[in-house]
Amino acid sequence: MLTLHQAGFTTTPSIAPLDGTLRPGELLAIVGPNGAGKSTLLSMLSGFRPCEQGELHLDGKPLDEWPITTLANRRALVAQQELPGFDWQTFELVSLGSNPCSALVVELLHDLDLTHLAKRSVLSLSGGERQRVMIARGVCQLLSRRSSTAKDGGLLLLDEPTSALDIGQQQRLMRQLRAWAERHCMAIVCVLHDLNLASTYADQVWLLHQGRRIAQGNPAQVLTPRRIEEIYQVNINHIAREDLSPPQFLLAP
Ligand SMILES: Nc1ncnc2c1ncn2[C@@H]1O[C@H](COP(=O)(O)OP(=O)(O)OP(=O)(O)O)[C@@H](O)[C@H]1O
Repeated sequence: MLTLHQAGFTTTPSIAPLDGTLRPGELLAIVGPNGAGKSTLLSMLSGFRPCEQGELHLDGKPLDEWPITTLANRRALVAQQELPGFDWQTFELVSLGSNPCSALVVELLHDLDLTHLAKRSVLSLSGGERQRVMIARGVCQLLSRRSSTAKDGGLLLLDEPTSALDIGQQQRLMRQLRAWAERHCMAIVCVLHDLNLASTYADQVWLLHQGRRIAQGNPAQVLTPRRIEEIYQVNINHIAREDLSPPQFLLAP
């Protein structure tokens, strides 16, 4: 479980102090305009940039007190447009940093529609294929290093994981994230620009603006038409469905 107690950054780029809890099995979407501080917040949640005020705990222990190798068993970060540094084959790259577990790699490649690319050089992959490989690698890190006594699947942090994906792959990935969250009791944080994906798949949404979280709650509470129009400076058509499905948004012409 991830808990924030007035955690933030005082130096630039700053993040105003925030509280929050992310439980095993939950999917949190962080949304907000360009430059709002989403990647900065993700670097704080991952421990790469330790918080400068307040406290951030993973499983009840301050994040900066975790030995780095133990932390790698419990949280994985897939950064924006991460590039492989070497000409690995897809299968090798997904296995990197994990305890050897071919069955798991085979399963993850299948889950992300990558089986046919297992022996391909990652440098030859398209942007969307490579993005899915990097996500598979992050999940493999968590699941292959999971101790037999761990009660949950750890914390997966993804920065714009759908940015290079076509709409079919976006839907497959988001469904797969939900499946991993449920099957492995994994807590997942996703930075997303697509508000419809956040609305459809997230349990909670944090809306950031100018380094400040201005709304949090379930998608219907946070993603209100008036708030979106104001923060993003857009005109939208809002689709609220009678069956209580999450709200969806269209850009007005
Ligand atoms: N090292 C830095 N020094 C000064 N400002 C920075 C630094 N790194 C980031 N910033 C600024 O901090 C703000 C937040 O950046 P961040 O990358 O977190 O935004 P973001 O919400 O992820 O944006 P995007 O949607 O464009 O990816 C931006 O205005 C950015 O220019």
